[in-house]
Amino acid sequence: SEFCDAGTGFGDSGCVVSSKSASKLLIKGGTVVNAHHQEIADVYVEDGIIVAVKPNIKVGDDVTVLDATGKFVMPGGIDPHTHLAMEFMGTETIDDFFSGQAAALAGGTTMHIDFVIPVKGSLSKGFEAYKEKAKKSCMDYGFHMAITKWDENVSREMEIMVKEKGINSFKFFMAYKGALMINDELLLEGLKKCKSLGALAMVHAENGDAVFEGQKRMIELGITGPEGHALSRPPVLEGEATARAIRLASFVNTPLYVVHVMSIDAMEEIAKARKSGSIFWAPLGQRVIGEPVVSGLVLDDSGLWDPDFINAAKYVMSPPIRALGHDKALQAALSTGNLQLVGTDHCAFNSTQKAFGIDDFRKIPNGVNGIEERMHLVWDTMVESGQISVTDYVRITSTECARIFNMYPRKGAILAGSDADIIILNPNSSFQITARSHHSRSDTNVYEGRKGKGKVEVTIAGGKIVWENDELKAVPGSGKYIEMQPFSYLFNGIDKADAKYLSSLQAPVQRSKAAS
Ligand SMILES: NC(=O)NCCC(=O)O
Ligand SMILES: [Zn+2]
Ligand SMILES: [Zn+2]
Repeated sequence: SEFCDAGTGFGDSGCVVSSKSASKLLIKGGTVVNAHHQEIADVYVEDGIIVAVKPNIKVGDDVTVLDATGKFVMPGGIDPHTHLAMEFMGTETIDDFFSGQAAALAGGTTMHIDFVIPVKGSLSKGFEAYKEKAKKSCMDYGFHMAITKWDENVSREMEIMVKEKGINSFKFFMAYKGALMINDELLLEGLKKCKSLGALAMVHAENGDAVFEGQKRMIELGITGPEGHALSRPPVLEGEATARAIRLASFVNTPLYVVHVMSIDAMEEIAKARKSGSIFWAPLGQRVIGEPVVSGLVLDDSGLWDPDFINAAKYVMSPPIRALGHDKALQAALSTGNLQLVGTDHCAFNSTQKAFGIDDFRKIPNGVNGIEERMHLVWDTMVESGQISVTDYVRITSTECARIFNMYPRKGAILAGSDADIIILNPNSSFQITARSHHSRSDTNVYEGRKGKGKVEVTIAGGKIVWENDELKAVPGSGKYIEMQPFSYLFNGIDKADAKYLSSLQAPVQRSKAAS
């Protein structure tokens, strides 16, 4: 085929031989953007794979051609943090694996990683339950797994998840006392196990005991409305837990991923650790990843004070959306590299579900939407404002996630051999967000009324056009489960640092023996 001279890409995927039935696409004349490079080029796709990226590709009549002149052609977004069809706080999130993913595709996200919650403490039962929920998927997805208790069985099952099921990350909740919360002893066990498996430990960092105390304080003061949610769990509790998790990960010498970084307090702990490193065996900086989410980047806590309960309750999530100032500081941290990628924590509930907490903010299901809005809001807030480059946009919305979870360059890149998950964004077009027109099943939207520049005009998932002319063509069952291998780049050199640490202990061991 004439496309083969563009190089064979990575691995042995090489060029795909044309067949009449194969789906073939040519994206012509756009600015193709990867995390470290951009150029004007054409992108040719066959059978769901990018075959060639180079100028002036010629094709036959059987190929669908999209003109991307004046537009950006970028890897589809990868959302590292979602909760579809999750049972939580006495209900289930309103978006399942079809509606949530359809919303994602309409907003330019072509893959997400969802959190499996174990069933009655069983990781494998949880995994099977989520595989079942995900059968209706219309885009690719992967799984993280939550660890909510500790025993020999959990430890053994973690191994199975990593070695046989394609999971390479585990989340530990330091909050939600009496439900998902774990203590420091379990966190330590979990960190050690993650390290031995080459799996990434993730933390929801808030001091759950102190949150419980803060909630009692608010109720005693007679504060029962949504504003009580934020008042009961101030930034200091997020900063404390973030620092604790970072130090424990340093003690074990394993990488750490802090999910939904919402405050300056937490962000500064991450920045400090990345700069100064752990005690003495990783002097070049601790391997800590900080994930802000769109709500934390573009909203402030004023919505929680809306006298209309439903309007206020829709902003309840944990850690809470913070006071004005935290948003800008998190944006700055993203642009300087102190935070590395953007998620959504898409965990949508409708007004009826939020109303469970009408008399008591502790009963409002925690979570906000974002899976459809992330790519637009990050573009408008970060690129359109001049805070980051277009290449950085690709890095924080797609490539860095693919690298951290070991899927790069299959995902997160426009390269020959990569999956054809692609968006075409028109920087001169604009978007507007409303619950009336969004694709989530929720009847509210925390970004209601927001307008901005830069619109995802086309989304291509697995080589198929699924979003074009504001029309969605999502097909249930077309999404694939993406297995993620352990030992991502974050683990490079950890063994050497361990060896150095052990050798530094030889002298104290000798002294101790001599003294006894
Ligand atoms: N964040 C939130 O409020 N809901 C989802 C569960 C979690 O990520 O903590
Ligand atoms: Zn969380
Ligand atoms: Zn979450």
